[in-house]
Amino acid sequence: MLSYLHSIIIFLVSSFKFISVLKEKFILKFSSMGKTGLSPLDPSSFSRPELAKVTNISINLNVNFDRKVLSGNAQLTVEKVDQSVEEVILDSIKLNISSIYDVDTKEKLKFDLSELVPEYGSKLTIQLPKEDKNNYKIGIDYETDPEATGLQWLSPKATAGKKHPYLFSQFQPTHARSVIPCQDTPGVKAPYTATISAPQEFTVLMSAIRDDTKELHNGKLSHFVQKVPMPSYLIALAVGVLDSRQIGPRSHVWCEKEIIEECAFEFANTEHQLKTAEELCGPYVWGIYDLLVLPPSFPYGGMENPCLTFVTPTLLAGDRSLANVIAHEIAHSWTGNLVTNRNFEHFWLNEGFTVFIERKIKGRLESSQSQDFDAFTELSQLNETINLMGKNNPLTQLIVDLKGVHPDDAFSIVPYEKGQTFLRYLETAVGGPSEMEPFLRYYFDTYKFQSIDTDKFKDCFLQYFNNKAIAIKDIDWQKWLYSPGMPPVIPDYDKSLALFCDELIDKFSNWNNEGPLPITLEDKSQLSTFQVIYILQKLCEKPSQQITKLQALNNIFDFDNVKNPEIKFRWFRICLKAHWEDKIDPVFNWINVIGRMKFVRPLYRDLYSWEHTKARAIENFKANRQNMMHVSAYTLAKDLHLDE
Ligand SMILES: CC/C=C\C/C=C\C[C@@H](O)/C=C/C=C/C=C\[C@@H](O)CCCC(=O)O
Ligand SMILES: [Zn+2]
Repeated sequence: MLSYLHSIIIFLVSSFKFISVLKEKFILKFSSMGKTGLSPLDPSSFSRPELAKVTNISINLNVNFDRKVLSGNAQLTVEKVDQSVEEVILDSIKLNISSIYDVDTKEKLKFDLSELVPEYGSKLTIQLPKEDKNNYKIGIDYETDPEATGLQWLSPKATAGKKHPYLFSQFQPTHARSVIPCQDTPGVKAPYTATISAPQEFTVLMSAIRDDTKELHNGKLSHFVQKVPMPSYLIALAVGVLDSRQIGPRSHVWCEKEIIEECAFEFANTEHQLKTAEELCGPYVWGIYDLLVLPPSFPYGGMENPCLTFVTPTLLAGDRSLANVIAHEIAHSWTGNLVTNRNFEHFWLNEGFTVFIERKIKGRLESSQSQDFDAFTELSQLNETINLMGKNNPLTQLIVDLKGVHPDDAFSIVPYEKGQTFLRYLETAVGGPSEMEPFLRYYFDTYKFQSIDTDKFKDCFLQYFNNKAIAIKDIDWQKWLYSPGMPPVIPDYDKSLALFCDELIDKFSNWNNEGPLPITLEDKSQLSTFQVIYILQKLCEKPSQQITKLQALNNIFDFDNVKNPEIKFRWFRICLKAHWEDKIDPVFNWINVIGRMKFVRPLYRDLYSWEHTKARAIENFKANRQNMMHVSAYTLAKDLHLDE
C-alpha cells in the first residue's frame, strides 16, 4: 500500500513538473505582453531569440546627407533555437523596407510589420525559408527614416568647422532598431561587419576594426569587422570630416581638426588607464581603443562603443580633470561590453560594475582618498536624485520592472551609484579589495561574451565565496536589489578630502554677508577641481543663497569664466536657485549649445520651476528641439510637461 501510494505521489509530482515545463515553453513561445507583442524575456523588445536568433549581422549602407537617410541592406544569419518555429521576429522603428529575401536562393520571403508602438517601434515577423537547415541568411533591403531615433544628422553650423554636415549614432538602449532591422535586445550578441559608402571627404568610423577603405569615383567605401559578439546597442556609426592623432600604442583620438590639439592633450593618459584596467579585469579583447570626440549636441558624457568610445566635448576641461569618464568607458570593455545585462531591468550590472571599476582605476592612478572622495560626492548627488524621483519610486530599485516603462524614461544615476555602493558593500563583507578583485576577474572570465541577469551574478558570487559563509550570510540581497530609495548601508568612505571643503562650506553658510568673505584666494589654491565640484554640489543641495554672497564667492573663484562644465553646471544651478537674473542669458546660451543631458535636463527643470523663466524655457525648447537628438527632445518634453 505504501509503495502504491509512493508511486502515485511520484507520478503526480513528475506530471506536475512535466506540465510546468510544457506551460513555461508554451508561455515563452506564444505569449506576448498584452496587446503590444513585446517579449516576456525583454520588455523593451519584440524579438524572440529563444525561438530563432540572429547570430551574425552584415550591413551595407550608403550615407545620404541631403535626404538624411541611410539606404542599403542588412544580411542577418538566423539560427532556429526551437525547431518547430517558422519565423524570426525582429525589432524595427520606421524602417522603409522594400524587400526581404533568402540571400542564398534570392527567394522572396513573406513578412509582416506590425502597427507602430510609440518609442518601441514595430514588430517585424519574417517567414523563414521552407528548406530545413541550421542557418538561414536573410537579406533585407531598406532605408532609414530621416527622423531615425538612433541618429543625429547635424547641419554644418552645428559643427566646429561649420562647412560640412556630420552624422552620429546613439543606439543604447533601444535605438539600433531605427537603423538596422535586428533583435534589439542586449540578450542577443552577434559579431558584425559593415560596408559604408560616404562622400569622399568624410571619414567613417564604427565600433569595430576598420580593415579597408576604397576610393570610388563618387565617394568612398569603408569596411569594418567586429569579431567579438556584442549586443545591437553597441553598434555605432559616425561620419564627419575628421582628423586623428595617435595617443597610445592602441589608441587614436578622432575629432574635427579645430579641436585636435585640445583632445590629444586631454586624453593623453588613456594608455595608463587601459593598462590599469587590464591589471584589474584581465585581457582587453577588443584590439584597439580609440576615442571619438563628438560635436556638443551628443547627449551623454560618453558611450562605450567597442573599439571607439564616443565622448562629449564637455570633457575638454583643459586640465585632464574629467578623464574619469574615459576610465569609466574603458571599464565598460569588461562590464557591459564583455559581460552584458540580459535586458535593461538589470542595467545596474552594466553601470554599477563600471563605476566600481572606474573608481578602482582612479584609486590606483591617483590615491585611495580620491577614489573614495568621488564615491562620497556622488552619494550626495544620488540622494538629490532619489529625493527628486521619490523615495518609494520603484525606479530607484537596483532591479527595475520595465514592463510598460521605456528604458529612456527609467534612466538615472541610481543604477550607477546605488550599484557601485552595493559592490563596495559586498567587497567589505568578503574582506576588501584583495578578496574582491580576484573574484571580479573570475566573474568576467566566467560570463565573457554572455548576457546575464542578476541571479547569475549572485550565484557566481555565492559559489566563489562559499568558504566565507559567515561573512556573507547577512547580505540582504532582497533589500539591496528590490527596495527603493537610498542604499540600505552606506560604506565608511575615506572623507579626508571632504574635510577642508566642509569647513569652507560652513564658513560660507555662517557668513552673514558683513565684512570680507571668510574664504580666500589662498583657500582656493589648495582645492582640487573635484573639491570645488564637491563644494558646489553641496551648495546646490542647500536652500537658495543670497545673490550678494554668491557675488563675493564668484570674486574669489571666477565661476563665470570657468571652462570646466561640471563646475559651470553647478554654479548655474546655484544662481538660478537664487533667482539671479543676470545669469539667465548665460544659462540659455549654454544649453542651446551643449546637448549633454546630465547638464541640460536639470537646468531646464530649474528654469521651468522658476515662474520668471518658465515660459521662456518652454519657448526655447520648442525653438531648439529640432537640433536635439531624439532622446534629448523626448525626455526634455516630459521634464517640461509638454507631453501631457
Ligand atoms: C534602471 C535603468 C533602466 C534602464 C536604463 C537603460 C538604458 C538607459 C538608456 O537611456 C541609455 C543610456 C546611455 C548611457 C550612456 C552613457 C552614460 O553612462 C552617461 C551618463 C551621464 C553622463 O555622464 O552624461
Ligand atoms: Zn556607463
